[in-house]
This record gives sequence, structure tokens and C-alpha cells, in this order.
Amino acid sequence: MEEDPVNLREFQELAKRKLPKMSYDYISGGAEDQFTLRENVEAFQRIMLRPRILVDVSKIDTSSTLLGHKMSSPILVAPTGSQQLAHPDGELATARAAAACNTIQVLSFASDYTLEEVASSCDAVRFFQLYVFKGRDVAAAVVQRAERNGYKAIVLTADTPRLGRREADIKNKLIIPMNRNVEGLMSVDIHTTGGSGLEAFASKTLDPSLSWKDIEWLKSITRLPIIVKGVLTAEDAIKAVEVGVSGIIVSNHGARQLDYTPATITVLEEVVKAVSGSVPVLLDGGVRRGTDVFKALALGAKAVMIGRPVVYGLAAKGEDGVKRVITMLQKELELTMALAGCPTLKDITRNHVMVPHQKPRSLL
Ligand SMILES: Cc1cc2nc3c(=O)[nH]c(=O)nc-3n(C[C@H](O)[C@H](O)[C@H](O)COP(=O)(O)O)c2cc1C
Ligand SMILES: CC(C)CC(=O)C(=O)O
Repeated sequence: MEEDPVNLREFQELAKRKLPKMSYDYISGGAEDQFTLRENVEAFQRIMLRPRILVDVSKIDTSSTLLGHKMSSPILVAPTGSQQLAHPDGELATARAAAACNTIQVLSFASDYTLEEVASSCDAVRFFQLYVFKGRDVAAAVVQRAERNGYKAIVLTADTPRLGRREADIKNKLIIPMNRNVEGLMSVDIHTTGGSGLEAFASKTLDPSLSWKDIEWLKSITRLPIIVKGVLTAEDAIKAVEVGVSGIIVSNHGARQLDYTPATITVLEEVVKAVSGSVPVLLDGGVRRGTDVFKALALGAKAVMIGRPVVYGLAAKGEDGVKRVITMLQKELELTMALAGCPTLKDITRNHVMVPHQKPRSLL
């Protein structure tokens, strides 16, 4: 009988056994030395909790809202491309699992099912993640389709003017399916003479000239709120608020872009302070435990997103695997809140965590 993972790490192990090496390496890997990949997880492990005792925790409420949308917990599904590498049902399975768990899926621009197919798969609140390609007409057409199909926000990924150097993908000569959302809008020759097929595609399509002034353009083509993903500094957080975004995601793209950026949890507080409550701040990168979610909330995040764990759940057990990953994390958060003396999310404060002097262990 197939084993039943009891935590998110065991889902990763199961996914590793089930997936071809090329797919597993693409999903699990990070950029270059993968220093930040390790840091994203380890920085959470350096933060300790300060639980309060003798609080009535007979009822725990994990429910939350984001931009006015209700969620059963502050845990969202991060955008991850090409989910058919993990399972044939890909983003459709993820959409149904997220809906069943009452949470928001951020659909990747690079999804293997089109945004229309995902929208008609089930009824749910979902957001759409945008990459801006050279020649803005493709992005404009896709954003308008997302709006027409009921997506409730645009998540602009801003940390990928070019693709980070992912050495496993280069060695494996990664083959990536053609982006379905741009079918009929553009044609790109993705044949390579070697190396990563994703890198070949990205270098032909991504627009490295995208800049802050383009938020104005994005606002001119959609009425949807814009959330910027990839903020790591107070300076950029302030800029994002100035140009009128509706939300910020502290993210280093799961350590797949610029290596030696800090773990996201170590810069969260800086960003939260810089925006002083004007817009919600989310975080992704390395969230693997309910205690991690709790720590991020204590440091000011409105919610967190999980990337790889969802894809591992999908690879391990399809739609049911994704459901179990999300539910597992929600239940761990609920238990953490009970054991820390926080019956509601509002009860989680900065005083519930002890943050060490932020120096990566390997630099001490
Ligand atoms: C396989 C994979 C594909 C991804 N594809 C996208 C994408 O298409 N767009 C995007 O904005 N981020 C993408 N990301 C980054 C995630 O949205 C997220 O920032 C990251 O996975 C969070 O870190 P975690 O995997 O440690 O949870 C991808 C990440 C992975 C692992
Ligand atoms: C560049 C995208 C197509 C995929 C992505 O964001 C990723 O692999 O991290």
C-alpha cells in the first residue's frame, strides 16, 4: 500500500519517487548555488515562538479575508507554471482542491490549462498571475481575458526580467510545454541546441524593459486590483504603494531567480513597516509548517502563499494530494494557534515570536 504522508516534507519525498528526474529537478530546484533555497526554509527554523498560556482556546478561528474575499485560512496557492509536469490534471486539479479548501488559487500565466479552462472547472475566487512579454499586446489580451473570465486580481510578477540560472534544468535539457495562454497570440520557436528549453523560451519572450511606469499602463487596461510579486526591500515597497498597487507579495520566487537574496521571512518586517498598513503584505518562500504561517503572521503578513508543496501534493496524489497539503497546513496552523494561546488571527502579535539577529548561519 502506498504510504500516507504526515507532513509537507513527506509529500516532497513521495513526489520525488514518482516524478521523472527532469520534472522533479525543475520543480524543486533553485538558482545557481541554491543558497537562498536553503535559507528560505532555514530562516523560519531560527525563529522561536513565545506562547501564552491559560487562554481559552476551545474555539479557534483561522478564517481570513484578502481584498474583501473570504478564505478559510490565510494560506493561498502560489502561481506555479506547467503543472502537467507533475500530473496530467495539472491546474484543473489544483483549482478544484483550492476551491474545496476555500482558498484562493493564483493561476500562473504559464499554466498548461488555459485560464478559460481553469475558470470553467469550478466556482471559486481566483487571481491571475501575469508575465509581461515583449510587445505589450499579448499581456493586454491575456489580462482582458482574465478579467472577462472572473479572475479577481492581477498578480504582476516583477522579479523575472530574465530567467534565473537553474543549473539542473540546463543539465537535464529541460523540455517545457508551450504556454497555452498565449496560443494563437504569438509563435515562438522553443527548439534549443541544448540547455534549458525554459531558458530559451524565456529569453525570447520576457520583456526586460518592464519598469515602474508600466504599472500605469497596466492600470489603464484593467479595472482589477494589481498585486506586485517579488518585493524584497522597503524601497520597492514604498514605490509600489506610490504607483497605486493594491497588495504586495514579499517573494524571491522560491529562490529560483536571484541567488543570495535574503530569505523572505527575514525581510518581511522591513516591508510591513515601510507600507504601514496601506496595503496588505503577503509572503511566499519556504513555508512548510503551520508554525511558519504563524511566524509570518506575527511579523505582519496578511497571508502566505505556498508554491512547491502544492505541486508535490499534485504529483503525489493529484487533486486529493493538493487538498491534503492545503488541509494539513491549515490544521497545523490551527493547532499552533491553540498551543500559542491565539484563538483568532488578530490575537497573533509580534510578541509571539523571537527573531534572532538576522545573519544567515553560514555567514556566522
Ligand atoms: C515549479 C515552479 C514554477 C513556478 N512558476 C511560477 C510562475 O509561473 N509565476 C510566478 O510568478 N512564480 C512562479 N513560481 C514561484 C512561486 O510563485 C512562489 O514564489 C514560490 O514557489 C514560493 O516558494 P516555495 O516553493 O518555497 O513555497 C514557481 C515556482 C515553482 C517551484
Ligand atoms: C518563467 C516561468 C514560465 C516559470 C517560472 O516562473 C519558474 O519556473 O519559476
